[in-house]
Amino acid sequence: MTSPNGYGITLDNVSKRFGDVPILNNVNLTLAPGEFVAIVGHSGCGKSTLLRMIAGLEQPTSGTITIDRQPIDGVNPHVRVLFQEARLLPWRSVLDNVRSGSPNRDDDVARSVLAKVGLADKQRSWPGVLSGGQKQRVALARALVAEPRVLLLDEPLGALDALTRLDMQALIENVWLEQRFTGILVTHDVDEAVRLADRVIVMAHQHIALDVRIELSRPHTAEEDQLHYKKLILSKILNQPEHQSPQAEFTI
Ligand SMILES: Nc1ncnc2c1ncn2[C@@H]1O[C@H](COP(=O)(O)OP(=O)(O)OP(=O)(O)O)[C@@H](O)[C@H]1O
Repeated sequence: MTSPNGYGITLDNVSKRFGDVPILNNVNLTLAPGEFVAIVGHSGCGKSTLLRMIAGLEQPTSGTITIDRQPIDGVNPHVRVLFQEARLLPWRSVLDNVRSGSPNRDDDVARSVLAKVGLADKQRSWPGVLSGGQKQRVALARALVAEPRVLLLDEPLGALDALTRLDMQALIENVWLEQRFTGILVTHDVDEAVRLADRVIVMAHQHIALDVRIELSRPHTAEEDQLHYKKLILSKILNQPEHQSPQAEFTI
C-alpha cells in the first residue's frame, strides 16, 4: 500500500444547531491521514451536516475543525465532495466535466483519470446519455483529477442499483488504495460501510454512539468476516430509543 497522501482531520468539541434545534453536541473525532471512515446513523441525525462542515460549506456553532492542522476557513481546494446526484454540467462533454474538476490540469491527466474509472470511450459523450452509474463515475473522475487530500462521499451510491453499487464500491476502494486520500463516506448501507471503511462511526443523539475499527484485511468482502461488525453496528443503530421498531432504512 502506498503511503497516505490524505490530510488528517480533527473535530474538537464541535456543536451545530439550526436555530433552536441541536444537531450535533460536542463531537470529538480524529481521522488519521489516509484513513477511510464510514458514518452511519438514522435519517436526520446530522451525518450530512457533519460532512458539510468538513467541506467548509457549513460552519459549526461552536468548536473547531482542522484539516492538516489548519482550522477550516471556507471551501478547501484539497477537499472534494461526491453527492448522491452526480451534478454534471449537461451542456459539457464528459471530458470537459472531468476537466472542470481541475481546470489547469493537462487534458491527458483528465483522460487518464477517465480511463481509470472505466470511461475512456465516453470522453466525447454528453452526460445525458450516460447511465446513473456512469454519471457517478464521471463525478468521481472530476473529484480525482484534482488529486484531493480529502474525499467526502455523501451517499454517492444511494441511487444506484445493487450490481452497479458493488462495482462502484470496488472502484472507490481501488482509487483509495492508489491515492490514499482521507475518505469519509456517509451511507445508510451497513454492508457498504463495513465493505469500504477502516472505521465505522454510528451517530445518534447528537454524538458518536459507536466508533469501531474494522480489523479485517482488504478487501473486506468475505460475508463471514463482516458479520460480527454488521451485527454490532446495526444493533447500536436500532437500539437507539427513536428506533425501537425494525427499520427499512438500514440494510445489511
Ligand atoms: N440548512 C438547514 N437549516 C435548517 N435545518 C437543517 C439544515 N440542514 C439540515 N437541517 C436539519 O438538520 C438535521 C440533520 O440533517 P442532515 O442532513 O445532516 O441529516 P442526515 O443524518 O444526513 O440525514 P439523511 O440520512 O436523511 O440524509 C435534519 O433534521 C435537517 O432537517
